[in-house]
Amino acid sequence: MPSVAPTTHLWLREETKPMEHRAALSPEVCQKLLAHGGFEITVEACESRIFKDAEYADVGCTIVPGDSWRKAPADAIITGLKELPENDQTPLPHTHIMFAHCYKQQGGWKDVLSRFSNGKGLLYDLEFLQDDNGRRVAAFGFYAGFTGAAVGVDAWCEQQLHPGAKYPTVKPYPNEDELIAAIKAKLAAIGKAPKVMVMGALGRCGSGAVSLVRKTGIPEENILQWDMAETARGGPFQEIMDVDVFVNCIYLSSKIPPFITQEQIDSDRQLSVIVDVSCDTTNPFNPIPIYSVNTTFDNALLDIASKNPKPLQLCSIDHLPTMLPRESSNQFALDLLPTLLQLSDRATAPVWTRAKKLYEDKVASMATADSGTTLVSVAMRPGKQIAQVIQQLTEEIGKAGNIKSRVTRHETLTALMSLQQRLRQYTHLPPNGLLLYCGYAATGDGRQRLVNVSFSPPKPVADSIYYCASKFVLEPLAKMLEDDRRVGFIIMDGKGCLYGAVTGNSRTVLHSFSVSLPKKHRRGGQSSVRFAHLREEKRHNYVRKVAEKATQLFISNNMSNVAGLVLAGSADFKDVLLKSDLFDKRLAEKVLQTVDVAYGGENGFDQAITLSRPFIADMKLVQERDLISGYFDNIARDTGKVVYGYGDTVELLREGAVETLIVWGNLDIDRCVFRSAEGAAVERHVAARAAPPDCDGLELESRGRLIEWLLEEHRKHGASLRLVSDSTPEGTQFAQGLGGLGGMLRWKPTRYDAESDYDGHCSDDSFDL
Ligand SMILES: NC(=O)c1ccc[n+]([C@@H]2O[C@H](COP(=O)([O-])OP(=O)(O)OC[C@H]3O[C@@H](n4cnc5c(N)ncnc54)[C@H](O)[C@@H]3O)[C@@H](O)[C@H]2O)c1
Ligand SMILES: N[C@@H](CCCCN[C@@H](CCC(=O)O)C(=O)O)C(=O)O
Repeated sequence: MPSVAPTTHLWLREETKPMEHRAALSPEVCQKLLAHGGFEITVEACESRIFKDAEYADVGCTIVPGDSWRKAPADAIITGLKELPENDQTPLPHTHIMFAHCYKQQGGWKDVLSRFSNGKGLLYDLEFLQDDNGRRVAAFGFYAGFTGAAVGVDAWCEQQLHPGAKYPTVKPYPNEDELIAAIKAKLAAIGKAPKVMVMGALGRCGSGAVSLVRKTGIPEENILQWDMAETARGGPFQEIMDVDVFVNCIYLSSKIPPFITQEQIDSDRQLSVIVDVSCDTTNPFNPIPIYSVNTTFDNALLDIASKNPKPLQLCSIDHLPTMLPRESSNQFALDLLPTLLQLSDRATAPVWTRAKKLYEDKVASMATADSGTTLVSVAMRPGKQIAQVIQQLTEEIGKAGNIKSRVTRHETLTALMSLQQRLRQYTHLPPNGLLLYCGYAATGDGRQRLVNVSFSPPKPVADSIYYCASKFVLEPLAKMLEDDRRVGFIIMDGKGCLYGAVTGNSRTVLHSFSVSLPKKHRRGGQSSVRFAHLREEKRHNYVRKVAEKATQLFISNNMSNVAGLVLAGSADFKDVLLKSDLFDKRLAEKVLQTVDVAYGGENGFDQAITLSRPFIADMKLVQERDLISGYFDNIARDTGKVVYGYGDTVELLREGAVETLIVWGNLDIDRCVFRSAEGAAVERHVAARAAPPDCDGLELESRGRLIEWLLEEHRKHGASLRLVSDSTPEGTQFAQGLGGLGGMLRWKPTRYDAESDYDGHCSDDSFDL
């Protein structure tokens, strides 16, 4: 019987990176593969792809819904270009062909790689599919350099034509002629040409960049082409400062001295635009160590902080060729075709076996690679000199260069430099001093994120500190947030005793125990005197136990550790305790009041807090309860001057209607922003770590914690923000019943009926931003 060759099943997945329009397989290449035989091709429907679904269907591909690759048959080879959907750490059981950017210890590399190994899948990384001479079989480099240089020259033109204006969103072009014509027109309007340096000019990206610059008519004498020979002496290079536009296109494979330093940027320079096509943003050896994020097509330029007032803008878009999606995809897919045709022999074809071996080596390297994290904390007390701390950070940067582990060194350097950059933005130290925190911190979903925050705290910073450790040093902050007072509570009734404490906005149960005391009435057979004696003895022992435990809990270092004490109970026990000699005198002196409560245990504790209001009204916990009670009271009275639900609260905040924004401190909700084809933004809210919601097929543009956004946003709309805990019954009801977000309003909105649209779940309200 003739043997039937097994079919290779390619599954072209939908690209989910915002504004990605390219495809790893073009319809033309699919047609060729199918005509060759031995291939089956499934294509996920995708609106943003430059090739229409119908073009694939017409050549014989099967069209399936987008994002369905997870359920693809086990033998399907999932093919794509850019990263898989974010916020997903699920194991990957399939074989994938893609650019994964996780073989050079880029930020989060282990998270990416371990998804494949955990799922027993396999990664064939497109960047490392090489022929027998070590040359890549397919690459986007030429178009990356071409489009990157286009952004660079165009940004320079915009700086001349509209100084200080925001650089417009970069749109894809139907073909390169239109792109060149657009730039030529701007250059003609300016009447002079910039000086451009292309670094790595002999490579794919470099030659693309040089080609673009020439095609725009910039004269040859304005184009500096550098490669290995010119940089052999080691950076930094003053020559870069002397051009207008610097386009970096090198392939970074080992440690090299930086091309550019902050000191140069602060000094006299011609340079006003950098395009880092290489985009080794999170690589430990990034030779342009003055930024730490990738930019995007709608926010293409980053303003680089500099003491020199001349602007310096940097582009670090990591999928530039999508600006010319048709040309770049067609060329890439055709280059890849001969290698794809060898897929049926991938167990022996060298190009595939090498890629598999590399993947296995990289997976094995995860076990020994350093994973130390470096988090930098700086506290500056009032009066501290900013320049002095910047100098100290410069010294630390020098020392960090000697850290042995590449990853730790890179993370430390990034944190220190980002902090320096942040500090330079302050012209003077705020009256209470400053707290600064920076470093790659775990986000809780198995990933890492560069945290870079600075703020002036509500009370003066007590001591200046500098710490570089595996944790942020939060003590200075925690101390400030701590209420200076701690009030103790003893809730005692005939069934048992509970000890609690209220500090700041926290209410803590310290200890509790139950007791079984004889009732007052006489039990059968016992003499009444003996019974009374027994009963008294048991009550006495109970009071003794309560008193002893109180000493243990509320006396430390021979003195009371509470600012006041409240004795509460449903019977006369509390009074007995107060008068008893057994009760420590140092504690008796601290008793603020005794209160009658209807219950024992935690309910009694809550009631005691309420009844002690005159004594503890200034404590955060009480203020928090009052705030939330007032909020609920407004709901009960239907005043219309409150709002709840994520969508409504955010919308009314934007309108300036929210006077007090109430946010539960543990609000675990993400804010997803989608972009419509017309450019309008639509916002949705989902539980953190949940899959992104479907927003009528719109592209997800960004996702982040709602609370982080609110902490910044409320200021713009004149709202005061109150962070509340769930440590009171009211707080629990607010967090669990109303989702933890709401607001007190300045006026009653006409078109909202706050009660009618709340459904107790994450709101999926959407609106134009
Ligand atoms: N941003 C994007 O959209 C995008 C797209 C494609 C590629 N890239 C990145 O661009 C980089 C280059 O890719 P490529 O395909 O052009 O590589 P390539 O190997 O074709 O070219 C790299 C060039 O850099 C030169 N070079 C290396 N080290 C140098 C140094 N220290 N000084 C001067 N020149 C040096 C090499 O000699 C070579 O000519 C890669 O890191 C790639 O990931 C980015
Ligand atoms: N140099 C960086 C990656 C930069 C982003 C490259 N993206 C390119 C990849 C294409 C190519 O290399 O041919 C893209 O076009 O999206 C790293 O190595 O981590």
